[in-house]
Amino acid sequence: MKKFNVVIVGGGSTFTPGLLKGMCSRKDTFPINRLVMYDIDANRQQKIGEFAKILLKEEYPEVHFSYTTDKAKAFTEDIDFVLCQMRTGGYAMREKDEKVPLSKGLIGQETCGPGGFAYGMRSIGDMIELVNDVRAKSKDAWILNYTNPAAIVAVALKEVFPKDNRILNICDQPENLLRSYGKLLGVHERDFEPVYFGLNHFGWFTNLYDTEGNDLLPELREKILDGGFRPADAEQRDQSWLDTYAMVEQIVRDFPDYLPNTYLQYYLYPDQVLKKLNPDFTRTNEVQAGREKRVFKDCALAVEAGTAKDCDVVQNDAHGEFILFVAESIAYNKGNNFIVILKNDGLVSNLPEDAMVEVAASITANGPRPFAVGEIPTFYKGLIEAQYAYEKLTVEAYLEKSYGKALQALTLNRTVVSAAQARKVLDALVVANKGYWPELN
Ligand SMILES: NC(=O)c1ccc[n+]([C@@H]2O[C@H](COP(=O)([O-])OP(=O)(O)OC[C@H]3O[C@@H](n4cnc5c(N)ncnc54)[C@H](O)[C@@H]3O)[C@@H](O)[C@H]2O)c1
Ligand SMILES: O=P(O)(O)OC[C@H]1O[C@H](O[C@H]2[C@H](O)[C@@H](O)[C@@H](O)O[C@@H]2CO)[C@H](O)[C@@H](O)[C@@H]1O
Ligand SMILES: [Mn+2]
Repeated sequence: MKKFNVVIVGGGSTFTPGLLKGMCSRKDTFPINRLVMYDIDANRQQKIGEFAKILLKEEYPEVHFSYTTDKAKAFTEDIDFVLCQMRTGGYAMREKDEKVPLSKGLIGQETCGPGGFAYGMRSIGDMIELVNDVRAKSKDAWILNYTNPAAIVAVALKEVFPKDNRILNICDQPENLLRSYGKLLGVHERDFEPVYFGLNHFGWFTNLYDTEGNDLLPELREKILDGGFRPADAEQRDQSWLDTYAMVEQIVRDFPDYLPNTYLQYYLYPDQVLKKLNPDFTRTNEVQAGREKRVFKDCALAVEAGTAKDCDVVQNDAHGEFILFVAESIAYNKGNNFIVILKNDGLVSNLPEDAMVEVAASITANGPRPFAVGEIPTFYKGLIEAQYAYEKLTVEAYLEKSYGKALQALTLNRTVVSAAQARKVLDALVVANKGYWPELN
């Protein structure tokens, strides 16, 4: 059985321990030869890297492991998979993505609205650099990317590397939703055959078939309307995530056709959601006080104890497992079905060909073979077209260094709408992102 050479980009991520644990539990189905963790922050990565050494020694001693901040050591000739989860600017900039819009009375969120725009304008440059670094040595490596805002990163990478068919942008949210549906229905998530359409963090499930071909979505909708909606791993979630999942009931009541991605709350009810966001304590602060603190403390404790045996550093399994499921399906041409981000090319027949849509696909050694969705109703088409125009203009604003396009992008975003507000928040974000964004003219 072939063993794979894997690089994790963003080795110091709070999600890396989960990914490492996932690698250990999947060593029989996705065997790794060499694992390199790469990050630009030596300190952050060392803390996770030292934990990794102990974990791998105990659970996966055959892996050749190292961590580095040296690109030359990370990006070599024989990489099979690059698993990417970088955050340009770290939590310090995520906090600004949330707080700057809130200071203007707008939604402050990591991937949605002006915050997502700001994060996108930071991520694009680093992601282009990453692809160039990988491709300089490994032409055939698969680049599986979690880096957010995945919607904007996907549009940018398709624009800059149109012929590169080994870059696959993914999101764990549809997977988290499937696990949550599975819990409500008593069905394992892998036994669903979902039909899904939209953009990343902006999509809907239209059908949820079981192994016999029955559509369970109508039953699920009734369950959500009767008893509300919670994440599968509710006991491990912070309150803000529970509030987010709870909003699904309201969305389904208003728009019962399909089941929504939770991120739609920001676009459909911006005023209502805004009232719940605390400008003095945003999601970044909650993550820093929770997951970040816990992950780094637990890793340090394991290093101190010299064992990772009692370390339950991983909270949500879906994140680490999902990217490995996708890698495994590519590696062994399994053709398993996952929801991924792809160029539309007629999959949703009444959306632009070049949109990067999120749909179900059979994942093979030759890449995703997506399932066509067909025509979607006017309401969803209208929402998606405006959001896609926002994504495309964001990428154009970055590549052309255009203030005008940035202003157009933000004006089109449903969380902003007013051009005057768009200008105010853009000007504040330009200042907050100095050194990270290109200078806009
Ligand atoms: N697509 C999804 O569904 C999904 C799910 C969860 C997290 N994410 C994304 O994963 C990433 C990590 O999230 P996190 O909360 O753990 O953040 P984090 O800040 O803890 O980790 C990110 C790491 O990336 C490093 N980094 C920054 N720029 C880099 C670069 N140019 N090259 C290499 N490393 C770099 C940082 O130093 C940091 O250690 C973020 O982009 C986040 O949005 C995506
Ligand atoms: O606010 P965060 O940092 O906890 O999460 C932001 C990400 O949220 C989605 O992903 C998962 C996340 O990976 C998981 O650990 C848990 O928190 O649930 C989240 C949603 O179910 C989202 O898909 C990512 O794009 C975000 O970065
Ligand atoms: Mn996501």
